[in-house]
Amino acid sequence: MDISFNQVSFTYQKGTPFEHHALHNVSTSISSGTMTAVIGQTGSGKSTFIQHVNGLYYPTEGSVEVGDFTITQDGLKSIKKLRQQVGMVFQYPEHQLFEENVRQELLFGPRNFGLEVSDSRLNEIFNMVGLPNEVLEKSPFELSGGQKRRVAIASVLVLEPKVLILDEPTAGLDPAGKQQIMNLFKSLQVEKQMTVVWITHDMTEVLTYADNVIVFHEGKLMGPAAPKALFRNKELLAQTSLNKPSVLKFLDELKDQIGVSINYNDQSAIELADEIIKVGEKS
Ligand SMILES: Nc1ncnc2c1ncn2[C@@H]1O[C@H](COP(=O)(O)OP(=O)(O)OP(=O)(O)O)[C@@H](O)[C@H]1O
Repeated sequence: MDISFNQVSFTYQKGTPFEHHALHNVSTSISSGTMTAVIGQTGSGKSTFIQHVNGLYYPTEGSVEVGDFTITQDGLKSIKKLRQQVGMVFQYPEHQLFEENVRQELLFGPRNFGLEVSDSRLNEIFNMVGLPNEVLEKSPFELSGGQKRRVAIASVLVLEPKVLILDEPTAGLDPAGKQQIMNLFKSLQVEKQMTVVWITHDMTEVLTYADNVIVFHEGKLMGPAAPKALFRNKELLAQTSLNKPSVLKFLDELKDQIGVSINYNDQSAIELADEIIKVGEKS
């Protein structure tokens, strides 16, 4: 499903002393079947932005289109249908598991939507997220952090969404766990043509998985851009001299501007630094 934001502004607690303008005139589009990373400093509006896609927030001004659904300040009538097609995984979703066993946890959403899910479908989803079938009968509280995260993701996938919205899905996982989860989203994009939009602070993730990047700064959009193009931006490049230590340092400094972290030993950062140097030498 294509997603488009048309001059969207959003104000928290409008008309109260706590009023806060979180999004300012945001216009952007995300094509169906792509993976888009949303980055920016803390408090820049990323979560507010993604929560408009499944109608958790309605724009104060402007409109959001998700496939054939249009969300305005008046909301939309078919919100339940929208939520079935736009799966949302919150930060640390494992804290929201509450059913007696994992099977019940997975069936909770479909029951809410009046949908039947066969055992074979449950098993298939379990395979997809890399969990053995016996976990279905366990209590969510018996599982490791990474397993719980997968259960939470499976409980969204069971509704067969066309769009997946994820708020820092790999936060707190070790590098192998991060990679497994991100590979899962990539395979959903490639095999099921799912549209994936995720918030991250990890540059390796952006460079490895994103087709596009949306950058937020104080509620305004700075992007979108292709990930490598973002880091090769001439204006940004002009701020550095073209040797590897200074390019790496420059990339490191970017984290303060765009909220993306970098590890000096990170292979993709080193490769990117090489590319930036090549581009810089040609220009
Ligand atoms: N319920 C609320 N009431 C008032 N202001 C809010 C509320 N929720 C968020 N804000 C403010 O809106 C701004 C954007 O918040 P948002 O959570 O979208 O940022 P974020 O980029 O996702 O941050 P983080 O990376 O820390 O999750 C912040 O300044 C935040 O303090």
